[in-house]
Amino acid sequence: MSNTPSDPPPTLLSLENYSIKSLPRNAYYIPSFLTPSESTTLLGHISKHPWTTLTHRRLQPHPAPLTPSGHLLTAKSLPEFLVTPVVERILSLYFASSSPPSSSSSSPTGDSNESNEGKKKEGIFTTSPHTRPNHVLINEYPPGTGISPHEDGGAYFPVVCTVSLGGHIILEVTPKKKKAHDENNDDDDANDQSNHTANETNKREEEERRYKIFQEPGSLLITMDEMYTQHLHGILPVEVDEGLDEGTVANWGLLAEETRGRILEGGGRVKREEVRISLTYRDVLKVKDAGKVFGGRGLGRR
Ligand SMILES: O=C(O)CCC(=O)C(=O)O
Ligand SMILES: [Fe+2]
Repeated sequence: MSNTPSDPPPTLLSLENYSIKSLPRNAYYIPSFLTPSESTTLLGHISKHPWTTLTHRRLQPHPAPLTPSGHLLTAKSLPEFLVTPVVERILSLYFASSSPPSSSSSSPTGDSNESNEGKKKEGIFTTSPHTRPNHVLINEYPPGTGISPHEDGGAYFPVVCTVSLGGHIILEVTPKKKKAHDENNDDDDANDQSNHTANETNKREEEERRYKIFQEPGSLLITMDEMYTQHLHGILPVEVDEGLDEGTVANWGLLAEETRGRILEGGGRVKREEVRISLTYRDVLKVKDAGKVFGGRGLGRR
């Protein structure tokens, strides 16, 4: 894949520059991760591959679907069109501070390679079992479709890199429910009264801890750590996204000026005009070479 001179690859900064600071740690949003021509080329490749059709959506698992027990059982590696440029660019991202911030209060650092001298710079897959994504799930969302709140679970190393193509989308992130103690148990004593009040407070706090992440076409969203393990994510099945502003969109400050203008012009409402396609890059923990499993000669993998 080549870039024309008018469409140079993006200059990427260290990850701290893309941190969504209003979210629990850690999430990073990189606008214009892919150029328009790279996005068009990628969409062209995707359109040539077969889709698995669900009730409201279609998807493509590459290089293969996971088994029910969460294994990647294949001798194939990711097809080249999903590796270049996306995986290469993901692997080129690094933390200037040598590791992901351990506290959301840690301050962003510049791009100097000099920090933490002697320590190797860490990327997002440095400590994952295969040190790179080995699986991509492609999802297609026509306007009006979404995905229910869910967590991605234990089959993957807890890092997700999502590339968005086509239209925009809003990812809704909510904390996993704490144990619903006493919720259906409104008996008559003073304890229950205080439990009830505590539940109301919990509910209100949970409402306040809902987050919207606006994903522009060509962007990359990285969620990891507590964002992966302690939260659910989903997409509302609506044709118009509403209630968008500086206070509700967690990555507002990282959006393109033009996008913010469009949202403001619409009074916080944005119509989904185009089909949005997402590519979620992850490292599946358990990989087995199907050739070896079935007694043949393994072909190895990337
Ligand atoms: O399309 C997205 O952005 C989310 C997809 C997703 O949550 C998943 O594939 O698990
Ligand atoms: Fe998911």
